[in-house]
Amino acid sequence: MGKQWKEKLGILGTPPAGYARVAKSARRSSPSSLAVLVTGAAGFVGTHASLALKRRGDGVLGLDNFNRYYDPSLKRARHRVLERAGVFVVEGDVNDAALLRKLFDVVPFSHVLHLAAQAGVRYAMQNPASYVHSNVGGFVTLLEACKSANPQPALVWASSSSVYGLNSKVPFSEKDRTDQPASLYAATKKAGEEIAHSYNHIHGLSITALRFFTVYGPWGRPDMAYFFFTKDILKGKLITIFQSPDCGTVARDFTYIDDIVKGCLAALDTAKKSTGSGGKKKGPAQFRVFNLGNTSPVPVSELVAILEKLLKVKAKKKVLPMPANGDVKFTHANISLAHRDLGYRPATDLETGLRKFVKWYLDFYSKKSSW
Ligand SMILES: NC(=O)c1ccc[n+]([C@@H]2O[C@H](COP(=O)([O-])OP(=O)(O)OC[C@H]3O[C@@H](n4cnc5c(N)ncnc54)[C@H](O)[C@@H]3O)[C@@H](O)[C@H]2O)c1
Ligand SMILES: O=C(O)[C@H]1O[C@H](OP(=O)(O)OP(=O)(O)OC[C@H]2O[C@@H](n3ccc(=O)[nH]c3=O)[C@H](O)[C@@H]2O)[C@H](O)[C@@H](O)[C@@H]1O
Repeated sequence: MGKQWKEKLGILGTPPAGYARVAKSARRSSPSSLAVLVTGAAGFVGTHASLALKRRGDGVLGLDNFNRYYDPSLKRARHRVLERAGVFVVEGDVNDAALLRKLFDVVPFSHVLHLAAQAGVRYAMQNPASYVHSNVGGFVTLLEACKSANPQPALVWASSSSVYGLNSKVPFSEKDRTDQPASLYAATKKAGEEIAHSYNHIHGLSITALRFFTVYGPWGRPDMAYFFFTKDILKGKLITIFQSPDCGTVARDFTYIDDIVKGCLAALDTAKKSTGSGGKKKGPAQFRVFNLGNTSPVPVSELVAILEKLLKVKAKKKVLPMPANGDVKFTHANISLAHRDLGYRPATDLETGLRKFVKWYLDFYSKKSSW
């Protein structure tokens, strides 16, 4: 690798041994391939998306702060899978403007897939600052780095079905109201959409927001119901199924990770170039919002029944009124826009997806130490 690379990489604080790994990780297989910065790369969606990009020949450099929101050893295990696939993950925070500048100085990213965030709806009741830090401060810091980069990357980022909040018009379409967030988490995702629009308008950043709908699958998140229900059912622990105040069932448009990743890659591949490189905006830039869901909301009670069947264990369960914790009663995606513009076609039903998750779960936790 040239001296210039080493000088540049040196400022990254990456030890000499890391130089080759960063260069190899970011290298594209052809000039038409993408060079993608994946933030939140050690996360659930980030790991799957980074692997898919790398395997098809794109250059990928990851960034993650490996925070302790949930078991960091799971993030480290994902990281080892990424390293084996040739994806290097820089350990750092999206709020670190100096680090971001260095990354953009070292690698001329064509795209950014921004997945780093404080996820989780209910945790906002305990730690609101974490949502402001990562989902607002972190996003603005990243947008600042993108608008100053030359060339400016095209940005695809993860918003959330939660922005539909208390919307009762189903299925949810991108043009429906999103001004009634039911949680601070949802409010920070909505804020992200508005902030992104200002950077698109002023700086010519090409930006696509993807509203993911309750994503599940192997290497998933332990803070999500499908995951801890599985753990608790296997341990014979009581699980709580929330019921809405009107005693209706609570339902989610559960979306399998492979479908979400296809949606992310399609959004990256159809992203138009930003128009503000070099600080001078040359015309309006692309601004898009898409629902990525499964179009078939399933009651949580049905999720539990499928898990009992797959685990061959009867769950110990109780039904309680949904607490005022920021949860919404149901989500249901209209995906016709993503179908039209991204060719998005979710292909995995909940039972099939949960079967793959349970297989991974039993395998991973039976030999966790070896990961
Ligand atoms: N999984 C879902 O059901 C779902 C649904 C809708 C939206 N989303 C969004 O998709 C994205 C990815 O979610 P996920 O499910 O993979 O969650 P995740 O928590 O597994 O991944 C997020 C990753 O970002 C990292 N991170 C958090 N704050 C950071 C910061 N300030 N700097 C650097 N890294 C940071 C975390 O360590 C984590 O590895 C998030 O933006 C989330 O809000 C997820
Ligand atoms: O679609 C989204 O945008 C959101 O999807 C999930 O949020 P959520 O749908 O609440 O996912 P879970 O926390 O796994 O809850 C799933 C369902 O189980 C219910 N639940 C949860 C926990 C529990 O103990 N009992 C219970 O019935 C919830 O009310 C909800 O209806 C993710 O956690 C969020 O990061 C994401 O933004």
